[in-house]
Amino acid sequence: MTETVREEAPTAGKPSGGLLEIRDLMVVFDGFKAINGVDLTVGEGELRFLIGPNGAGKTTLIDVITGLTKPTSGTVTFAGASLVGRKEHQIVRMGVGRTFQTSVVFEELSVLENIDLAATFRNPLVKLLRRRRGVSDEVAAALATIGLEDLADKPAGILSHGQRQWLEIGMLIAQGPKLLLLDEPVAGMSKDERERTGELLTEIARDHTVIVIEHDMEFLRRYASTVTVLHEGSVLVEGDVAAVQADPKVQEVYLGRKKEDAA
Ligand SMILES: Nc1ncnc2c1ncn2[C@@H]1O[C@H](COP(=O)(O)OP(=O)(O)OP(=O)(O)O)[C@@H](O)[C@H]1O
Repeated sequence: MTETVREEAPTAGKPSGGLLEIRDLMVVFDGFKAINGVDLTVGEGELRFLIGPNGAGKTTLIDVITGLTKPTSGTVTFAGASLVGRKEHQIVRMGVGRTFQTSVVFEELSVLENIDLAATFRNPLVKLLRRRRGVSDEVAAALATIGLEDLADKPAGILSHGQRQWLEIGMLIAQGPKLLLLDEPVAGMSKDERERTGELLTEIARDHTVIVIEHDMEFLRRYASTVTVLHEGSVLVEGDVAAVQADPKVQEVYLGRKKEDAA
């Protein structure tokens, strides 16, 4: 029942309510409030950036959305359904996909096989019944989106760092998510690779909702519209990138550490 993903292609930059709605979220680890009363609404079709200093709670927030960490209290609603208490694989099947800071590609498998395997994960039964020969539409589309067609048959182990990140994004797309959560997708990338990734994210956001954790201020300035700043487990500020950068609270807790970036 879950294959159709892109029924609607919302206009970029025109969110239509909350695809993801988080209310009064708390995550407490041994008395430490890693998330402390977060409210967050991300509308369908948004490309939302999540920033904040180390330990602000960004990864914990993504962990809660994807079912890896159980919240202490609060609600997480995706497309009208609660995610709290669901298992990770159920949340993937509901249409939420994420990348991790550490790579999850199989090095011996080809680029194409990695994408195919990822696509199979979301809808194993459908794939099994179809017993297709050749490449399914969603796998071909994912491969084209990430621009690695020329390397389709090469083992993933030979990919550069940037290409590997794109492959992981392709693997996510092939699972047909509505919401993609990307954890520092341009970390360690060259300038050209960052640019290519920015274009890729912009393209993906045309028919997906995307939340990106990112530290790179230049990247944010170029590709972000709405930015949410987390600090000590709470939302400090939210707004467009220019307003967020100009906010004294943000400069103090976040940009203040990187004056050269904030200029
Ligand atoms: N499983 C855990 N047990 C105890 N404390 C944790 C756990 N996971 C995270 N924390 C703590 O919660 C806080 C938030 O961590 P989190 O990784 O979410 O921050 P972050 O904003 O993603 O930081 P970074 O930019 O460094 O990745 C940190 O102080 C971290 O040490």
